[in-house]
Amino acid sequence: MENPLPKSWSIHTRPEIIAKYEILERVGSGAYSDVYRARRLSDNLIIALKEVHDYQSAFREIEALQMLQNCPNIIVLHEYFWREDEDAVLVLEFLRTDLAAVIHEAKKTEGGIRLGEVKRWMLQILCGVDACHRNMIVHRDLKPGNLLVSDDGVLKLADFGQARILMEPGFVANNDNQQSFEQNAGYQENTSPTLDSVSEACSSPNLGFNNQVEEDISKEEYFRQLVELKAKRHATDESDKETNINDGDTSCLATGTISDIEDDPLKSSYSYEAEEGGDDRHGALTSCVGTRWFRAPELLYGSIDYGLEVDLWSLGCIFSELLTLEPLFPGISDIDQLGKIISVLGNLTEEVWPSCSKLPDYRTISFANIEKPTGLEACLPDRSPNEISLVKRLVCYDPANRATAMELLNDKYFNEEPFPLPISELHVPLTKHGHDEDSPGGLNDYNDMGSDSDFDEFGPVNVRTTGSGFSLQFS
Ligand SMILES: Nc1ncnc2c1ncn2[C@@H]1O[C@H](COP(=O)(O)OP(=O)(O)OP(=O)(O)O)[C@@H](O)[C@H]1O
Repeated sequence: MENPLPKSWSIHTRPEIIAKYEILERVGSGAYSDVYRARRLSDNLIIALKEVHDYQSAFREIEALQMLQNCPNIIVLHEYFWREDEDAVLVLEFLRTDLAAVIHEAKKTEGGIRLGEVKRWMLQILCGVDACHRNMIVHRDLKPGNLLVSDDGVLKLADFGQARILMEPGFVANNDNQQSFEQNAGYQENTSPTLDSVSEACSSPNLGFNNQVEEDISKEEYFRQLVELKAKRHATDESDKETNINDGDTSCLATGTISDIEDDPLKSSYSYEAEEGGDDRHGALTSCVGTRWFRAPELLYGSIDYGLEVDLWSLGCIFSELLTLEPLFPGISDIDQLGKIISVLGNLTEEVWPSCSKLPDYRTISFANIEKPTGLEACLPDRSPNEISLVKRLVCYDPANRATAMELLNDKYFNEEPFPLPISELHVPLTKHGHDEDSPGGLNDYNDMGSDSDFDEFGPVNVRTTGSGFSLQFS
């Protein structure tokens, strides 16, 4: 069947790429990239060529993947090409399908995903997330479609285009030989070095951990080191703001992205000033990351000072979806997303989340009082108390209360019957969600979830102007 996707030709004309790879077909495209299946001429290995059209996204993905290459649950980056004035091309291992396809396929099967399979998928995700977090890398776009799956059932975290390293590499003890990506990779020198040429510098496990140590350290030690590193990060941020990688994105208002605002029928009713959390603040993070259904409440409320915990929220949403085969919070806009979360978890107050009132958009947007939140139990009918409790430890308002990936890896849930199935017994779909003819939504199920333009969805809304701009009250 002819590939319905329009063709981008630039990669086909790059001599340094076609000298080494035969491009077979385009397999997908995202907000910033086109991805091709290709064959490495030297040994016939099938790989993926990811042509990234955005400088920052490519930079982030390469930098994060270089730090994570020792983890079996992170996509392998074989090499990359980067020349001035041209898109970066990442050479990645090719993984045919993803967890979205696993969930989609399970919907057609009586009984859904067997519990032993759910546990094995979760353990693999947790290993990948734990590796990221040990390296202080926040992925920021965890969702089933970004969890790629090999034919033999190995799951790998992919799409690090939104990832952010929450500290500068090189300032941790035992990491002396790790210099910055720019220095090592010849990033500014118009070269396209192979990973081999930089791997020496990046191979020493980061944060001073190595695999052996990873296995041995206790949870307390893990937290102690994380806390220490966070403190160092803050100290570094203060003393050397210039060294931070700036997000360069536009912060989104809690009620929607910038494009949402453009479409907003109420636009004339309020003023929007983007200076808070704008893109020129050194080291500030943007709240406008991640796919809405998996986006943590601190992001929806415009936080620009969040941490690794945003991934833990997404993880909870993914775990819930593996259990129920339905998205936990399928918001059709950012406001609806928050509304759905609040109707389940209850009102957002200082009691449940100390200092939540300091979130940038906390006072800008408010919801009618929820007398009786439905609770996560109602979203997880027929699930065991253990499963509900695990989801609750991730999907909770206060980021400080969210369980770490390492804590969950050690949870007894994964060590009791039914035991996690071996990887070889996982059911791996033959087709990818979105390439499956039966799928009405296809890729768009996760990638295009509508905009905020239709406020009618939420019933009456009161717009008030305030000293700082405006406030929206939804009832
Ligand atoms: N290594 C790979 N092997 C096979 N398919 C891949 C690989 N990497 C990405 N893809 C597919 O290519 C498409 C786009 O990839 P990806 O999500 O990484 O790009 P993106 O532009 O960062 O996307 P997004 O819009 O989700 O942020 C997806 O369908 C993905 O499954």
